[in-house]
Amino acid sequence: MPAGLLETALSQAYNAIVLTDADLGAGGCKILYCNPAFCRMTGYTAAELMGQTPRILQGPLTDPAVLQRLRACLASGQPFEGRAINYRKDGSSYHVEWITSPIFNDLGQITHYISIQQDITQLLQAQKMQALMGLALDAAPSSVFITDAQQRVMYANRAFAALSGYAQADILGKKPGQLLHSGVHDADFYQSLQSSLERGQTFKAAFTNRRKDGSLYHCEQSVAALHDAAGQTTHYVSVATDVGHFVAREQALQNLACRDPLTSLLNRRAGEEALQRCHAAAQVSGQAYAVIMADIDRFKRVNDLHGHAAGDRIIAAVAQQLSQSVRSTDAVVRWGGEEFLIALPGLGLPAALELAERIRLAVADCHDAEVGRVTLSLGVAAGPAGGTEIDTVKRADQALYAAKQQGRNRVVADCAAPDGRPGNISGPASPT
Ligand SMILES: Nc1nc2c(ncn2[C@@H]2O[C@H](COP(=O)(O)OP(=O)(O)OP(=O)(O)O)[C@@H](O)[C@H]2O)c(=O)[nH]1
Repeated sequence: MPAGLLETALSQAYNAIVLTDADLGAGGCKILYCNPAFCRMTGYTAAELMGQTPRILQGPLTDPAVLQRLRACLASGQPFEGRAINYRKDGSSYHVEWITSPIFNDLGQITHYISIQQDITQLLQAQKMQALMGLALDAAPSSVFITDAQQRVMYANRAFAALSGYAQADILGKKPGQLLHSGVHDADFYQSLQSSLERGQTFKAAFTNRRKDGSLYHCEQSVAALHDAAGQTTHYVSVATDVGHFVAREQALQNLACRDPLTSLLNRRAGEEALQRCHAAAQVSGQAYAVIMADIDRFKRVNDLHGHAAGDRIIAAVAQQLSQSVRSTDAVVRWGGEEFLIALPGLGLPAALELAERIRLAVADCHDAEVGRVTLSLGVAAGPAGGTEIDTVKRADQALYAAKQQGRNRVVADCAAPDGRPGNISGPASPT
């Protein structure tokens, strides 16, 4: 090794280095050498430190337990590694982390100690700030998660766990897009999310996400990309606010506007809209659709004999029977007092007649403890058949009228006869 290289290296080392003798007596070890980094850290000049003990750096906040462990280690010839608070020449404190190693002579006696030290004040402050940020994010009511550039979760706060049901451990390293995917949003939604992020803009939208338990939740969510100095995306941060209560209130209001309060079926106005949609879809697809009009037979007698409340109970029971008999895509409407309309997208006349007959039998099978049995008359018509949805309803209504005329408790089909007269194709049922 070139002469003087070791001293040059020590004097230029980034870490503070101090060499002492091995006098562990009351006076303490004396400083024999310290490098410029040590002087910068302590605020003393090398001349001021020579012959001093490192104890001059200790003060009121220096942990005595650490010093005791240091002395025990050094006395036993073991290296020491620890952290403590020391004081500069100007009295200001700093956090120091150091390793002190004993130096042995040929006889195995400790002659010196060399200590390599680092001021870790800023590091500890950064760690403290990081812990504070974590606490603050956990205390925030909004759900927050942060991903890396590959969209794998690196952090999620407590509100995220509460909202989504995924604890940090469940989601760390995973892609939230896959976990939270609800299937509610279409490709355009994700495309605009992607292009917003690529343009460096924050994407804000009402998201419907899926919880760990499979249920859906609604939130106002923003997703922003974070960039490094070179403009490369390093992370994504997502902040979401639970808006489930607003959505529930909106749905409740919508239900109030669309649903009949006694039966919870669609009311007349919402039913007319459903019918229009059904008719328009059939015109586009070229498929048929069918309409069933159903009316409770001799219902006035129920009211007269048992009172209005019993009549209401019968209407609600028939409504429930109708709802249970149809597909989720069908619309069951309380068309009038004891009159119901069912719109059946994609269903031709034969299938609608079969359904109407099943409904007739199911209602006739029901028994109310007070009123006993009631029956239904049903008229069935198929659309679009060139007309409007109002024409289809009219034809179903005429078929219903025919069912009443023919003795009630029966299904009559509108055969769309060229002369416009409805035809009866259902088997005769026992009249009421
Ligand atoms: N309890 C109750 N009765 C209702 C309601 N809406 C209409 N009604 C009654 O339903 C009865 C319908 O009677 P009508 O139209 O004469 O017909 P019906 O007695 O059922 O005889 P058909 O239809 O010819 O078999 C009337 O007495 C109405 O007051 C309601 O919401 N609750």
